[in-house]
Amino acid sequence: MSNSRGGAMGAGDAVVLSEVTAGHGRRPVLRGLSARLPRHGVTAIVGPNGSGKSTLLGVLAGTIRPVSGTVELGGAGRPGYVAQRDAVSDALPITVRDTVAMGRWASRGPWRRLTAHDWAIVETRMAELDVSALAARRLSTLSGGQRQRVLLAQGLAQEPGLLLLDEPTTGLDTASRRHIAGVLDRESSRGVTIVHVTHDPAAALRADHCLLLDEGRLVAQGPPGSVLTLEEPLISGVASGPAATAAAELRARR
Ligand SMILES: Nc1ncnc2c1ncn2[C@@H]1O[C@H](COP(=O)(O)OP(=O)(O)OP(=O)(O)O)[C@@H](O)[C@H]1O
Repeated sequence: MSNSRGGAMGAGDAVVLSEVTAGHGRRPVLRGLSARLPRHGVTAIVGPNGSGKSTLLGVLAGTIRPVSGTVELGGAGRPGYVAQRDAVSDALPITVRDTVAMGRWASRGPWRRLTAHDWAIVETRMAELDVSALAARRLSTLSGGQRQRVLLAQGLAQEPGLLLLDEPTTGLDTASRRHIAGVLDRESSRGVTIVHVTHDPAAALRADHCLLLDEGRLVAQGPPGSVLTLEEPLISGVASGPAATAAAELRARR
């Protein structure tokens, strides 16, 4: 486990962040954050509410521009981004198929007609996420779990080398969580770099690498088993035990 200080990008890196300060408007959320995300496997981003996890995902997606510092992306091309399902408006009068097809706009541009190849990808991704039967339904009529699968199908329709997901399984039942975990495992084994924000310790433990944020700073990164022992005292505020001591030391060092 280490506190990365950034540095040159290596062959095993998907992303290298060096001293990144970024936020919303003038208010910085991430402060001098340096981290490395491995190219192979799954990275989980964990930390208390408001610690800056979604903001970090926005920086990786390119929707939030850092005030200072650098973000280097490896050769994975434009990242695919799957927002929290609550972040998608209910008011959009579009169908499931059109929602997934929006994933192809990233490579075609919104004004070009989609090709037969694009539509084949849309149908394949809907089938993989088991939403083909919902294709003609409006997004606003779906349950939370159905909507989450549609948004994941949209992210995968982009065929990204780097897939960013904000709490993809929050609020879902066990079957839906397993389904999504299985899809992500398969994409990872196909070589896609997966980065997801999660509050689910089981999902974080299944990852290959873990970043722990607190108050906009990187507290630790490394194997999930080690990193997660530091998360609990940060969340509960319980000041006892070795993990709490380690967390307190890390806080004091900043
Ligand atoms: N669009 C926004 N405009 C202004 N401030 C924002 C915006 N989005 C988030 N923030 C603020 O930035 C800080 C970090 O929020 P962020 O959503 O990145 O945290 P998080 O770790 O993902 O939290 P959670 O676990 O609750 O989802 C919070 O103080 C939040 O209020």
